[in-house]
Amino acid sequence: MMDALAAYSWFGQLSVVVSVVAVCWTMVWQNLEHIRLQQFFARNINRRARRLAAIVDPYLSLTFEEYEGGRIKSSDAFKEVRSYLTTVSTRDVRHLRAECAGTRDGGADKLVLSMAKGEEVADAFRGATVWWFADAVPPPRDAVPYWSRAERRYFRLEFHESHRDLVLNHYVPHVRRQGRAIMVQNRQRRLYTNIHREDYDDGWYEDVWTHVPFDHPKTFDKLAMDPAKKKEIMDDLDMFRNGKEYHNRVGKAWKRGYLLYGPPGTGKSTMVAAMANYLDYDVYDLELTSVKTNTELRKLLIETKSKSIMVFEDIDCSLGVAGKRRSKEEEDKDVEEDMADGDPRRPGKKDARSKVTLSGLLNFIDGLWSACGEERLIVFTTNHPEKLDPALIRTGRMDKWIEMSYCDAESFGFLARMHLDGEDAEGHELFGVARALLEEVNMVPVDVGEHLTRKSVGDDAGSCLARLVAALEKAKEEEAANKPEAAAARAEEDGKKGV
Ligand SMILES: Nc1ncnc2c1ncn2[C@@H]1O[C@H](COP(=O)(O)OP(=O)(O)OP(=O)(O)O)[C@@H](O)[C@H]1O
Ligand SMILES: [Mg+2]
Repeated sequence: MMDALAAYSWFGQLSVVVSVVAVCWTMVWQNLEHIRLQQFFARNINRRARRLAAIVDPYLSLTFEEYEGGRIKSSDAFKEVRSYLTTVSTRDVRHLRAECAGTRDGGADKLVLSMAKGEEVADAFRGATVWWFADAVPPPRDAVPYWSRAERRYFRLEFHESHRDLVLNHYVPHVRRQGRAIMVQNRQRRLYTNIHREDYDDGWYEDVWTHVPFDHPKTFDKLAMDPAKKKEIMDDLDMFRNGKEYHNRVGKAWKRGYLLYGPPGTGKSTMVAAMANYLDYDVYDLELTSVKTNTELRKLLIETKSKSIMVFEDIDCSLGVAGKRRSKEEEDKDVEEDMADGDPRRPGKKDARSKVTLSGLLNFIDGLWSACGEERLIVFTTNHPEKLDPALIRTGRMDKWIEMSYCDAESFGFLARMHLDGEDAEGHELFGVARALLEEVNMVPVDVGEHLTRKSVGDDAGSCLARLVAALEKAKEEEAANKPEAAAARAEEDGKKGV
């Protein structure tokens, strides 16, 4: 009994001592006037705690979240890691997650496999082993309507402390590079447009571009034009594609401007498709008349991705940019009106008239902002290059001019072989007649192609060529009738008749 009482009193005394020490420590801590001393204690305790933790658990982790900082769009790093892990995880993971990713060549959608939530996989890099974990957290409660209501996924990378430099400076960049390459391989190329979707215009919808899969079948080997000119263009595109080092060396933004000009139906738009297919790039078809302000134009530029062609079709018909530059006062007035419109993200809602100025467009193409992103072609198409402001088409903005012209003998041979495949079109007597007529008459490739297209099962090379010859003869007669000499002769004839 005495022992129990002694122990009880000893325990009581100990608790009193501990409490007094704790109270004193708290008082001292709270009353430490000298802030540096307080920081010194805090640092020391933290350091010791970290050292202790490193002994107990020497593994570090790095997290790649699907939506960084509450953004609506999923993060590039997350997507790259996910793609990279398809090469690692599918071997060893038991539970996979399947997502659709279109193939480049069209056809059925390809499934991209990644680790399902809760799965874990090991990877090796330069002798070090790292581990990837897939997990997810519920979406934020305050998610606005267009945020994804799905779980927010993340990948956690764990590695030994001794591999910190290797992982952060070499392994992670390697993973991102590889992931990007896989994404490029698997991606469905896209055709973007800036035509705005009114149904999403509630002020939250962030995408300024909408897109559809880009599946245009035209390639350079299906484009009728002078072979030397075609080769020159393809070489130029190759130089551009492989020009990263060159552009860095000379300090130029990695972009190039093409001006495609020629009469309607000579293949300007088709050339853009062939270029995109050749380079494996996305296409941004920018409808300038739908862009309300220079600010909106800049936003569109910022939202484009690398490895893309930005096309301005029929630039001579777009706004006032074809003519001369407008005065500074006029442009300033427009900008003031934009500000008065209120919403800078959807400017011009009240006024549908586009207020993009020539200087806005010039800056877009060759100003400071044009250097954001890389590997980008800018293409203008026009029927009237002479109408364009010289500033818009000077070198540096439009670096290469390509004339798309009427069908010549060579292009005709090419189109005949392509359209009348399987038949000896060149051996037909009308082939030479049509070729000779094309030397005299201007006809655009779209019309030549149309006449050479079989219209019924019974159509053969002869009937197609006969149709083309008839059309060429008719065009020749019309051309002759419209010549000034013919008009003068007609006027003289009419004068004699007293008409
Ligand atoms: N050089 C060509 N080679 C093969 N096909 C061509 C060529 N030019 C035109 N075509 C065919 O003609 C059609 C129209 O061509 P496209 O739309 O490219 O002409 P365009 O020059 O852009 O005309 P526009 O100035 O009216 O926009 C396309 O379907 C294309 O396949
Ligand atoms: Mg066109």
